[in-house]
Amino acid sequence: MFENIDTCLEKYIPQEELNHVQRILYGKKLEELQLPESCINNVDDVEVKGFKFDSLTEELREKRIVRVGVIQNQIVLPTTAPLVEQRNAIYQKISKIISLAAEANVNVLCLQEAWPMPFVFCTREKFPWCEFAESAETGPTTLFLKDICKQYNMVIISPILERDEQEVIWNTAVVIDNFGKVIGKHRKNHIPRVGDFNESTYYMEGNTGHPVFETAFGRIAINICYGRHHPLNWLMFGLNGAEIVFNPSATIDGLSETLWGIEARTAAVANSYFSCAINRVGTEIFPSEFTSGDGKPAHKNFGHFYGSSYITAPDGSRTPGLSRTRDGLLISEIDLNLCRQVKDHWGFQMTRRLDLYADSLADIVNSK
Ligand SMILES: NC(=O)NCCC(=O)O
Repeated sequence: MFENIDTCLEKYIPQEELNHVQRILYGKKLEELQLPESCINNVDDVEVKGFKFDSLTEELREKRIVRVGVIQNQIVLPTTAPLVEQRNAIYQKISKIISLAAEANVNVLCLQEAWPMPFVFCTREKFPWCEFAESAETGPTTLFLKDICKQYNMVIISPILERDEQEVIWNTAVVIDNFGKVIGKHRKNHIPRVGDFNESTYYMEGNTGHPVFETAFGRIAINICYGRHHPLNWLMFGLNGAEIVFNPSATIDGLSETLWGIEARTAAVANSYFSCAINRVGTEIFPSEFTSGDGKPAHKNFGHFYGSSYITAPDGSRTPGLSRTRDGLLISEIDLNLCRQVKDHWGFQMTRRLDLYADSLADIVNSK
């Protein structure tokens, strides 16, 4: 299987031309982070990469250096295994990858969308899959992560399928701070109705707006998966003060791979914040056949989740992507001051004429 666009470019383009290609495609060259050997060559064969984004040294503000991490992973057991075993096996795998992140001094870490479960929404079957839905505050996944956050002094964003006290189901990212306290949650605003992503069968449109969470390591927000196709969603997190926006996702090659490198990256540029795009990896096969409503034969295989997680800075420079096929941990050392530096340079926040668009949008919305 095709492994990765970056390794392909490196393999075939001579160094001098490669420098130009990378400069034009990816922006400013990033320094590689020196990570512990035990982290890079880990026993679990997790791909670990780290990069450092450059920033100016200011006279009146100290740098605000933070290490951000994102994890992409395959599920562990077949989707036919007992649910609790499936979930525990994922917990076990992720706890090992989080310990690698801790070795690399990661401060804020985000996991992929619906990370403790297979991506079941293609099936349209309620049972047994709705059983994976759990409380954001007291469910097993949050309890599992709280201790880890405390142990490693790490903020973790945990995207889960949430079941609230009224038994309403949501697609939610839970934010747990570095003391192990749940400081809030965000529920996915935009629900896909495309291909096999039949997600409205399972959970409701989010009702949390565009929250930004103040943490010890910066102001963070989460734009869950399909929300990345909606520029206004990205915009609102920026207007509310986000310095880093995570985009935990689950998407497949036949559908979105050409858009993947563009959307989170342009959001970082347009809104002068860091964006972190995370996609799951692997091919998930389900016990019952399902159709895509496109006349093609019924199938049990959702397609290939192509990983390729990457991080972009507000100046548009970006890391290479993680592999399309392997579990991975991508780390970036960033200076949050870069957000303001880019705003001062480009002036997008002063030239964007929100008033003009607010009136036009109101006219369109009200003309129904
Ligand atoms: N999980 C999810 O929202 N997937 C939708 C597919 C896409 O947006 O690429």
